[in-house]
Amino acid sequence: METLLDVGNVTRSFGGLRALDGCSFALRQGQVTCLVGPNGAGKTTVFDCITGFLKPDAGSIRLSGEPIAGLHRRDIVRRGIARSFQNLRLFEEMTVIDNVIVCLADETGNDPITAILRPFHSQAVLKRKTEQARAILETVGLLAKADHLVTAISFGQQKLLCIARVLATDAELLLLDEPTSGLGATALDTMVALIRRLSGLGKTLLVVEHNTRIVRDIADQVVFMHQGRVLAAGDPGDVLERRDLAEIYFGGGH
Ligand SMILES: Nc1ncnc2c1ncn2[C@@H]1O[C@H](COP(=O)(O)OP(=O)(O)OP(=O)(O)O)[C@@H](O)[C@H]1O
Repeated sequence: METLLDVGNVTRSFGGLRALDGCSFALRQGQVTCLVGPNGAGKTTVFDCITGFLKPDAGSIRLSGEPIAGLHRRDIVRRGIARSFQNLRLFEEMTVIDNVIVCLADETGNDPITAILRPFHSQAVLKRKTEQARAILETVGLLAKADHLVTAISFGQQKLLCIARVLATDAELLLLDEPTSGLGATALDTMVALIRRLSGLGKTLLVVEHNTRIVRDIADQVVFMHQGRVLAAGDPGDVLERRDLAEIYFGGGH
């Protein structure tokens, strides 16, 4: 399988602290990779560097061979990488479907001036976007909640909505930061099934996940990080069986 994303020797410091210290791993197209490691290992910093929220001090990040490190986050989304956040970052005062519509890839001619000069065109664009958003909500199982306010749906449903927003960008590579954290048993099963379904649809996923049972359930590959470095990457069974890594992981606060 082809490499979609290649992170090579990335270093990123905050003052004297090396959050990433020569971090390297690769993601294969269509696979689910779980990024695991104790608190402070550097997982969120990896997400920030891949998605343009932070610029690496050194090293390379390549998407299908093209360097992307240091590009503006908007350009990175356009190239096909989208992320969800630990703190959900939803527009709470808006409806579920509007939260998806605002994330759909923008079409030219949908600005306010065009809306005045070409109202029928703008109406057609909105209709198309509504249809696209409904299809995405159906994929994540939230279509019945389309017209509810975000504050009126459950926490589990809000987490599914975050995935819907990531899908709305039409990205090929999805970075999900703890998509299952805080979920009850039913919502958790729904999320796991959704992640599997997205992988089945050909998406490539990088998922920060703390629950090793879920990691075994969803991962094709596990990347284990500690102190800004990748200590192991490979088959989930092999990586999760390693006692030295388990000691680091569970000794590290989990
Ligand atoms: N903006 C920042 N300023 C200073 N230090 C930071 C900043 N962001 C992260 N760090 C530090 O960098 C290290 C890596 O943090 P990071 O959040 O990437 O780890 P993590 O693996 O995502 O941890 P967690 O599982 O707790 O979310 C930590 O020591 C953290 O305190």
